[in-house]
Amino acid sequence: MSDSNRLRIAVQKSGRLSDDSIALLKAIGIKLQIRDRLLIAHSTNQPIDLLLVRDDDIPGLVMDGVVDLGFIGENELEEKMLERQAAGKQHEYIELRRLDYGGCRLSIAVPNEFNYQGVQSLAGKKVATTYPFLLERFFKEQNVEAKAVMLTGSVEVAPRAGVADAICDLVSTGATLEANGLHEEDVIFRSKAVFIQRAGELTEAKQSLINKLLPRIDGVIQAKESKYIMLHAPLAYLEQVKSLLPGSENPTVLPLAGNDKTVAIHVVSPENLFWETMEKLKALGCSSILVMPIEKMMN
Ligand SMILES: Nc1ncnc2c1ncn2[C@@H]1O[C@H](COP(=O)(O)OP(=O)(O)OP(=O)(O)O)[C@@H](O)[C@H]1O
Ligand SMILES: O=P(O)(O)OC[C@H]1O[C@H](OP(=O)(O)OP(=O)(O)O)[C@H](O)[C@@H]1O
Ligand SMILES: [Mg+2]
Repeated sequence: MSDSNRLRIAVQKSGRLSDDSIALLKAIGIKLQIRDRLLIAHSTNQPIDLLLVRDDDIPGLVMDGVVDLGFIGENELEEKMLERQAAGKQHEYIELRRLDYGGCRLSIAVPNEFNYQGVQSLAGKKVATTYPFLLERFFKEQNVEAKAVMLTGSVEVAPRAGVADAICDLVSTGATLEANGLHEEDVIFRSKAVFIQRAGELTEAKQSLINKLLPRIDGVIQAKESKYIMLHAPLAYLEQVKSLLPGSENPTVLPLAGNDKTVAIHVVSPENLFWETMEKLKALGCSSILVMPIEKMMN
């Protein structure tokens, strides 16, 4: 039974965003029991229910207020926003956080034999896509008279099937394009996953739960980007060593028992330590250089 006091979050059931979204919810302390074929999952330690759906449905569920929150790719969100705006439907939402996964770009790609000389080469051509509104907006901005042909899947086979001259699809590594004899020409939209909230007021209890979860999300993202670095450094080179360590204005410097020429340095670095830097530290006489992942942080 659905309970209106429980926060409802829409998550992609199975696909590119599912694992990272669920891992993020777990990392911020929400215990979940997800069973395979079920559309809904209840948290066992928070008043939260997950709705596991196709990603296409998530923007609409948030914009219609059926769920309070959702994890969605910006490409899908912006497309649905434009579609609903054109249809005069509700299309408002609040973006809470841009996340660090689901990175991809929506690009125009053409068959390798296509003589592409810029977007104008598409004039009078058909372009297959799952994102007709984003593509039409791009055509309009670029002043190109081309036709977007809507396909819900297998867009990359459209040119070979004679359905279209070019495509506009999501690209990450480019392997799918390459496997289909296509190559990327113009990026029309860059996307990442976002965490969104429905427009309008929520009950105080729901809003205060969201306000408690957001700093935890920030903490998880920040922790993922940071490293805890420990090393032994010769006291004589302390300043040079510090200048090599990213974000180490105020590192913790500790004496080593029975050794007055060497100190231990501990620092939380906002970025990874590259092998090149580690080699430079070693050349300065540093030893026992450890780079460790951080699970959570709160500043
Ligand atoms: N190759 C990729 N790398 C990273 N992120 C991607 C990639 N492809 C897609 N995404 C992001 O993940 C979202 C979901 O992609 P996916 O391929 O799982 O969708 P789908 O096939 O439409 O799934 P569904 O069955 O839920 O409709 C995309 O809208 C995009 O934001
Ligand atoms: O540039 P690449 O790294 O090859 O990634 C791009 C592909 O990834 C996505 O599909 P996905 O693999 O998620 O499968 P889908 O066709 O079921 O959506 C997207 O729709 C592209 O087809
Ligand atoms: Mg989909």
